[in-house]
Amino acid sequence: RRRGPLPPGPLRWPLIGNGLDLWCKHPWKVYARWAQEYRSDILSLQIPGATIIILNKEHVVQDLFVKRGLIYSDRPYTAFFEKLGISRIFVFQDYGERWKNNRKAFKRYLGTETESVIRSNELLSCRRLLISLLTGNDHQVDFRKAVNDFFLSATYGIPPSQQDEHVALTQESAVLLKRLMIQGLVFEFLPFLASLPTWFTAAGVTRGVGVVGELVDKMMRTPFESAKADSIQGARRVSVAGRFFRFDKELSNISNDEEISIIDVLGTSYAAGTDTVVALVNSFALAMVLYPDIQRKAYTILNSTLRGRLPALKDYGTIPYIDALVQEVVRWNPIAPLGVPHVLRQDDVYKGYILPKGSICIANTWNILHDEERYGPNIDEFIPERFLNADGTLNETRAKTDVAFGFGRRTCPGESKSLSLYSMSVWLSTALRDIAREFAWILFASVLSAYELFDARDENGMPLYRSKIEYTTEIVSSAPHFKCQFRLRPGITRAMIHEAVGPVD
Ligand code: HEM
Repeated sequence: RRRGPLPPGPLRWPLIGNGLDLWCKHPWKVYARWAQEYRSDILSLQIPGATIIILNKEHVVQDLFVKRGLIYSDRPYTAFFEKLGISRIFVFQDYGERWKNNRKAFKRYLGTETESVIRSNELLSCRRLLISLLTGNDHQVDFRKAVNDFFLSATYGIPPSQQDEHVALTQESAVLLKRLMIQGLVFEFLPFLASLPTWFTAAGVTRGVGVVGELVDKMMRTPFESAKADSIQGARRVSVAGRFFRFDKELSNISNDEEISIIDVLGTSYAAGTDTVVALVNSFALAMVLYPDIQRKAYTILNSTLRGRLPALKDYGTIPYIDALVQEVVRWNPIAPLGVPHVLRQDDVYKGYILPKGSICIANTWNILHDEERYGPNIDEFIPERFLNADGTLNETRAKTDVAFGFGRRTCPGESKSLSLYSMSVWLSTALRDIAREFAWILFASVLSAYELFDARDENGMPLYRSKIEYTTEIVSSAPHFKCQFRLRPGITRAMIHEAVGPVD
């Protein structure tokens, strides 16, 4: 029995409540419209067994996810994920001891100690991407390969020639996981199904449960075992896992629990990092072909600094236009437009509304990143200049895009500080680093300084039009599939690109 109203929201139907409202295209846009219709920055939906709370403005998200983070940091469907055997990926764990230990371990394994390892691999995989773009006929395939290359070589020291097996495993797990996520809703809200014997669930849901657990285990364990075997054989490949073994010198010193912890943490980083970064770089390529004037300007500015050479790590954060470009790619079509849901641990009261325990709370990140008060006019257009002053320096008063990486205690650990702060202290970083943004910076600068992207076509071979572009409606929202031509820039030769994979700083 509630002692107050829920936040406003659309009309609820008997039995199914707002069940039908959940199945819509680009729900982040629908929620933004409702916020205006109901004149409220906080909305609610009800479905059988759950209340969904939507937070449409940053101040509301700060009040709840940040200031009251202690009670707003659980995750939904954790029982189901446990059953699937994938709760080892700590994105899916409730806020508690196990999660805290994993976050700490993440910081330890991917912190300052391994910074130089991660950095050198960032540059190498970007340079290898430039080679694949010379001959490839689908840049999206090459981009995915480059991101996998970065994660597999930086994390486990697996060379490109041995990566295919691991990439196939990851993709297989991702497809199955996506399918089971939807079925997870059924398990969560009709829990009796979870205790039915396997043969009863004719759709094979529970069979899928066993399979995905095994697949995820294989996906996380196989590359780790390969790094371990390398270390035993004395191979000196530079990687996060490799350093871990070298620190501990004798492999027998590593306890079983410790080994499981590092497998899970590195596996989580690989699982959570690849799809998000692939989506980001695809969004970059799309922006470049839809906005050729911006591509031209970015190249001119890059070229005036680099003077015909390819970018190196020392350039990171020294060319404000590229900093602004990264910010705008993150903002324009955020790849996690509704973030990752948080769950409320106990009943709460906010602005006179009752928010019930167990509510699934969603931050409408897309709406926050499309707020003209924060980012200026023409908010749906791709305009890096919104992050710059008239003299081309970074506009420090402009809102940052950190909200794209989540909030409070669950914020994305791959991202830790704003780019402007980073550029002030490039080589003096603290515990966690900004993996996603730095990799994006190097990749965007490398691709733009070596290639012109032009003649973009959709899947039917028709020219792309800005007004027709639609991102996918998924937890990681991606640009549509398209193809375009890549032409070498004046002064950049094939030989130069091949040579560049050798000396990387
Ligand atoms: C463009 C790139 C990325 C974006 C936009 C992004 C965004 C996000 C968001 C929105 C969350 C949820 C935060 C919340 O619950 O409030 C998250 C969580 C997470 N991200 Fe990222 N991410 C990116 C790249 C990465 C990378 C490169 C890694 C790994 C190296 C990573 C690892 C994680 C992990 C482990 C979590 C779970 C944190 C937790 O539940 O405690 N992400 N990310």
